[in-house]
Amino acid sequence: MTRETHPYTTPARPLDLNLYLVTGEHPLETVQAAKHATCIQVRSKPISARELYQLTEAIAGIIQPHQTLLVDDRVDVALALRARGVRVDGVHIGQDDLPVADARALLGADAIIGLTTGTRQLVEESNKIARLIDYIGTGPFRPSPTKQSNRPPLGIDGLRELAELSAVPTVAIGDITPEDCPAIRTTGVAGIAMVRAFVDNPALQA
Ligand SMILES: Cc1ncc(COP(=O)(O)OP(=O)(O)O)c(N)n1
Ligand SMILES: Cc1nc(C(=O)O)sc1CCOP(=O)(O)O
Ligand SMILES: [Mg+2]
Repeated sequence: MTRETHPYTTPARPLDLNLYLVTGEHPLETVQAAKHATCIQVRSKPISARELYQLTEAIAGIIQPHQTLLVDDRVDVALALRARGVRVDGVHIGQDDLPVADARALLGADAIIGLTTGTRQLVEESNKIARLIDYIGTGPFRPSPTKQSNRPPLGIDGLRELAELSAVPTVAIGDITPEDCPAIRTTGVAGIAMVRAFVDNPALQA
């Protein structure tokens, strides 16, 4: 494998969070078929740093030009791949990952950083660092077997409340199906993220 010599920087273009794929089972096959997705997050649990690094590089090699590519949790993995010129646009970090300020300092101003929220308090806290993030996840819409969020489900009204409260774009997540999307889109969220729905139907255009 030849080592790239020019670090990758995320192009300055509008961030399209509209149809947000979070990888689950069969990640490569799902991404390959999800050509309509606007944003791809590489998420796999449990996984080693090396395996996530290799999976992310493989996905970076098959995504569409219009798609934004993010790594879940691991700022170091995103940093290492970007330094090699691999097309990784940023990260999605949770409340237990690196602090946002450190992630931003490491990744630079061009990178995309998403942050998990899901309660009024977490959104109010994210508003205080809105200059450092590009969007927030707001979930769970409904309880999800994919991830135990340990937060009360938001439902349509909860999504709307957090979308109105947030100073940055919001992405709905948590047990969302294509049938939910029309109602969710009325809440003011900037995007809808799904795991199982994409695994079950990678070509969905919800
Ligand atoms: C878009 C989006 N929203 C929320 C999450 C959850 O992230 P996190 O809290 O880091 O939990 P894990 O996904 O790491 O289990 C997400 N990944 N993406
Ligand atoms: C990764 C994730 N985060 C959530 C949150 O509430 O922050 S819910 C979730 C899992 C979403 O998977 P599915 O679409 O299969 O329900
Ligand atoms: Mg995470």
